[in-house]
Amino acid sequence: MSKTAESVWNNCLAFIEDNITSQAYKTWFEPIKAVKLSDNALSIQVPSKFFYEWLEEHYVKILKVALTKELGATAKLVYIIRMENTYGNKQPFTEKIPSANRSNLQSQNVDVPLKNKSPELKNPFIIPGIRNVKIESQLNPNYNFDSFLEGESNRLARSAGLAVANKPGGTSFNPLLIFGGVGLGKTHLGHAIGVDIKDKYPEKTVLYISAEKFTQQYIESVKKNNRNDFIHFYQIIDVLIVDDIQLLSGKAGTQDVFFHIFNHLHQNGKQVILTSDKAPVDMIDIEQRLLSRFKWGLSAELNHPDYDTRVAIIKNKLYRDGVEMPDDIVEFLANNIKTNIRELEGAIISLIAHSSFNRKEITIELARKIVDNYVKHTKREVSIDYIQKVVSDYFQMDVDTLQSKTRKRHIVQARQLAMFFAKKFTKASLASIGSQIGQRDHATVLHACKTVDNLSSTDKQFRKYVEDLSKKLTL
Ligand SMILES: Nc1ncnc2c1ncn2[C@@H]1O[C@H](COP(=O)(O)OP(=O)(O)OP(=O)(O)O)[C@@H](O)[C@H]1O
Repeated sequence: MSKTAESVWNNCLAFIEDNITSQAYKTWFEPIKAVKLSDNALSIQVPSKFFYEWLEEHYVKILKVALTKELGATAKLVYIIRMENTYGNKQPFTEKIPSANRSNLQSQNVDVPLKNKSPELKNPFIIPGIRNVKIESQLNPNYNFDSFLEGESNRLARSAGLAVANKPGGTSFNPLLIFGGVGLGKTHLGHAIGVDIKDKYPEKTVLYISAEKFTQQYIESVKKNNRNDFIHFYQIIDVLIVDDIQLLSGKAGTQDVFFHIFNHLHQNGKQVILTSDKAPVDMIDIEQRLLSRFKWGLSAELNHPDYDTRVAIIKNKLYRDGVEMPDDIVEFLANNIKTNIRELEGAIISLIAHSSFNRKEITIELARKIVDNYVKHTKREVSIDYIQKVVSDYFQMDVDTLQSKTRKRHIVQARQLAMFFAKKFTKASLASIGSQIGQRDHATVLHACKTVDNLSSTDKQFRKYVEDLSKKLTL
């Protein structure tokens, strides 16, 4: 019997159903229709671009195995995306995309001197001792400058990133340290710089690595007794991008090895790009000599995006996903999710998913429901204003009194407690806490935190204040 699109797809489905959870199967595979089989390519129709991206991200492997079983090694999968235009009376339209069409950055060939012999570090940490190794840059090509929208909140960091990408190692922004709160685009920008450098200077060896992975690799190298290979590997990189560098905090061995690598790269005109959720002045348990190196180049902050930037980010995401949404819903999202771009994107994805699975229009009610989930989450990160309000209420004073310049003991203590909790419960820098709590400088905030620490271990009544307020703030 000759194969049809349907028979091939049914066999694939049987295989997939056996290998994933029934919920996932129901959600992601039942809505798919097999449409065509020609030249060993099976075309399947999926309900939306979001759906397609989800399949490609999570199920491409199993799809590949299933299809290869059915059609052999030359099997191809083509997605046909049915765009649901929920607004206006436009006809649905379709778009064809071959599987795994996302461009991947090429491997980079690097000549490594035949100096070290032990081939222990795996790709991307390959094997000094073998000539011409391939180093995967680990860059995500979707995180590029085009998709990183510019706004007041990121202008300095973005421009510095572009300058570095134009002339890696050749500007005074070395290292370039990008810092800012959760979900504000540090990782995206780090990748964008790397991607742009690979475009402009394909011969340069670029490596993106998280500080966590760097630490694991280092520990592994110590265990396997090839620390020198590890260092040597990093010293051949032209552009090193280390994400979440604050995670080196308290890890003396890793800091030491990073210090040597950093110095070598810097001295040889190689570019280092670091990201962190804190400004250097707020990093704790990082050695002074390393901190002072972080401050050598430029520290550029990513702030919370303003309203216009949030709207632009939402519209851009919708455009890329091929989805339309009325302006009042876009504005509603931008007005309600303000402090974390990842959450903003999450809300958009949930909205699209809801409307695409349930074949429902995206309405303001649906948006409100979804935003509630996100805003609940964001509430966990309390604001400095909220902390000041809770502390002032607790001590029965108003916020202006708490912020005032008075030296009266109980007011000073209330102010110090507000600073202490702002440090504890927010990601704001000491400087920013100081400026929001009565225009004080960062040294005053630091002093306040230490005083609260000391008093809570020596003064019972004061400890009670700390405990009560802690409870109130974490409710
Ligand atoms: N300016 C921007 N334009 C478009 N998208 C953005 C922008 N900034 C951030 N994003 C998107 O927001 C999401 C979160 O960004 P990213 O992961 O880079 O944040 P982060 O600061 O590294 O977060 P974390 O602190 O959790 O490591 C990503 O999907 C990113 O593409």
